[in-house]
Amino acid sequence: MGFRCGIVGLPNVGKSTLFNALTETAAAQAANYPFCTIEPNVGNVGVPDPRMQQIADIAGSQKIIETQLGFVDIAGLVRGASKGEGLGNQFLANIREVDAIVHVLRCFEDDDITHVEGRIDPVADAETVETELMLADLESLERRVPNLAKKGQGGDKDAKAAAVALQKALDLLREGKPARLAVPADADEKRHLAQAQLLTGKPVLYVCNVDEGSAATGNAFSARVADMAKAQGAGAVVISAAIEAEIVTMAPEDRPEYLEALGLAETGLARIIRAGYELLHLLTFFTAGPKETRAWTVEKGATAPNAAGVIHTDFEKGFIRAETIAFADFVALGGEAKAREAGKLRAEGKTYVVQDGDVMHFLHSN
Ligand SMILES: Nc1ncnc2c1ncn2[C@@H]1O[C@H](COP(=O)(O)OP(=O)(O)OP(=O)(O)O)[C@@H](O)[C@H]1O
Repeated sequence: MGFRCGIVGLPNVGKSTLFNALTETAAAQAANYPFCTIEPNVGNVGVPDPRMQQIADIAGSQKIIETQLGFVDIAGLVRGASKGEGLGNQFLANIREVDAIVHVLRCFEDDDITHVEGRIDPVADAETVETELMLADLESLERRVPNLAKKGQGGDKDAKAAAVALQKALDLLREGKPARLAVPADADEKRHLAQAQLLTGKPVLYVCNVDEGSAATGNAFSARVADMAKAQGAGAVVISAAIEAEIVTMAPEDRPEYLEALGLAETGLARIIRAGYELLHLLTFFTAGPKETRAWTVEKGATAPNAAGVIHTDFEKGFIRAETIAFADFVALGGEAKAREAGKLRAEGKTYVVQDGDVMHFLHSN
């Protein structure tokens, strides 16, 4: 399974409009993607990357296949969700399964579209949602930490370590702060915090859904969200879901002109997809040949065999070495053969840590 971002937000803030635009994009792309599956509430979309065209031109590839990121529409958040109101429990279970949270905030005024709390205040909305998630985490840790501590006293070292790590998150939650602010002392604590799947432990991207006229510049509401995001170390993107919904209905060749007229360099969806990708600490490596130029995703810190395993588990098992060219060298020298001549094709072994943009060819015994 690939990486997934869950789209959350209060009712009527523009989640479905945004998700539909994303899945329309996915559906339009689907013909090009052999492994693209679209479930009702999940859309896998290609991650736009301008480097691919450059590689494909040099390698003479017939096709370009982008790497994908999943988006899940998580409906049903209202105040009281942590107590099971609305679709409460289902909602929380769905969030637990995603890798990052895309939090849509209503930053547009429209008297015809009811706001669930009766006023436009994206910062207060963000707090409402975060409070529900914090309450759910608090409740779960109030139960789990004493249990783990008890097991630890009984001699279970792993439980003892988990109790120490999760106590940090619990202390923060008791102060009304999200678990993602917990600072693990070492890799082991980090692992325990990640395994706990805390709702407020996941990275957050705020999406400010503004009126059509403010898509290029943002507005006073989105400026307040940007300040809040900065203070939290979270990401923030300004889009207009109304524009995105419009764009996906247009022929691809008509889109650039429309975007330009609005003062936009690219679609908001492209920015959200990329920001989601960054949020998850992912990086891209490429494979290139006459058939296709293809982008693949690994987590930062992945080794060459890990990367081989993304393509095929057999490649990881039988990994021998990875012929690797940095993207800049591949482009500057004009492809694999010339990079090899210039001594820029490196034979990397099992411990090599993959760098973003590496063009790789795996040699394996399977
Ligand atoms: N940027 C925008 N400017 C103006 N209207 C918008 C904008 N974004 C969304 N809307 C409109 O707001 C309404 C609510 O949007 P949408 O149904 O996507 O919200 P939602 O968050 O999915 O709601 P729910 O959780 O209740 O399903 C729709 O009528 C939509 O067209």
